Amino acid sequence: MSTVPSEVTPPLIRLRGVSKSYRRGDLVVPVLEEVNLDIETGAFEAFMGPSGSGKSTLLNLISGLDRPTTGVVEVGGQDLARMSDKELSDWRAGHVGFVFQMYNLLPVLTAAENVELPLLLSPLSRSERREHVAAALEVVGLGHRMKHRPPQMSGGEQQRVAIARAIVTDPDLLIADEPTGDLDRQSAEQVLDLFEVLHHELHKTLVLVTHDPHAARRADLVRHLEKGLLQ
Ligand SMILES: Nc1ncnc2c1ncn2[C@@H]1O[C@H](COP(=O)(O)OP(=O)(O)OP(=O)(O)O)[C@@H](O)[C@H]1O
Repeated sequence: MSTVPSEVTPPLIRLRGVSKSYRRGDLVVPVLEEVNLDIETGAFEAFMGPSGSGKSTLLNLISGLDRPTTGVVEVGGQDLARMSDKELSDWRAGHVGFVFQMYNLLPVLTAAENVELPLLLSPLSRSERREHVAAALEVVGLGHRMKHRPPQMSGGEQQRVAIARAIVTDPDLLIADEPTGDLDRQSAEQVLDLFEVLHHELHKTLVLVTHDPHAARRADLVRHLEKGLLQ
């Protein structure tokens, strides 16, 4: 009889022998080499490393935005290579929220309209969408700024709107690429406090790439990339 407990949960993200190279004209440029990595459900992990070491490339693979050149990436127990582009984008829409350094908000839309964007393709009614948007903006402490547009908000507030947009679909996994890179220390700390709430209270799995040691310190595990190799 097997002694392996049947209820063992597989890691949310599992990479085996993952390499990624880009083509530049006739040149093939290797970026990631033979990366093996497990990220458990509920983890809070940070990736650090010099510029060009492959951190964003790795995030793109983890979040199913890109596919490896060789190796296996499993997300939520599914082999990404076996998923069609449509299956993959459906998986991302339901499971992954993204936060970027430059917030990527649409300046002509209000905070609420920006947060609503990921819900527009969902089957939710207008009033249900409004409820979800209000709840997400409450979580980030901006319930009172629903009608403000990004140019009327500070960088820290804009990043919190971006976080509300990332969580409005209630994803399991939050991917953040340099989320504090453009913020002053106080705003950065507010964003990091918010990540801790999302992790500890809402049980999100969080993976962030950062050059900021203050940000990395908040994670449960810090991993280092050097020239495409996971240390
Ligand atoms: N689409 C692409 N086509 C060609 N080369 C690329 C592409 N994306 C990334 N690269 C190259 O891959 C290498 C790693 O890039 P990546 O953005 O993953 O690094 P990074 O560690 O996130 O860097 P940074 O800290 O500066 O954001 C770089 O040399 C970059 O120029």
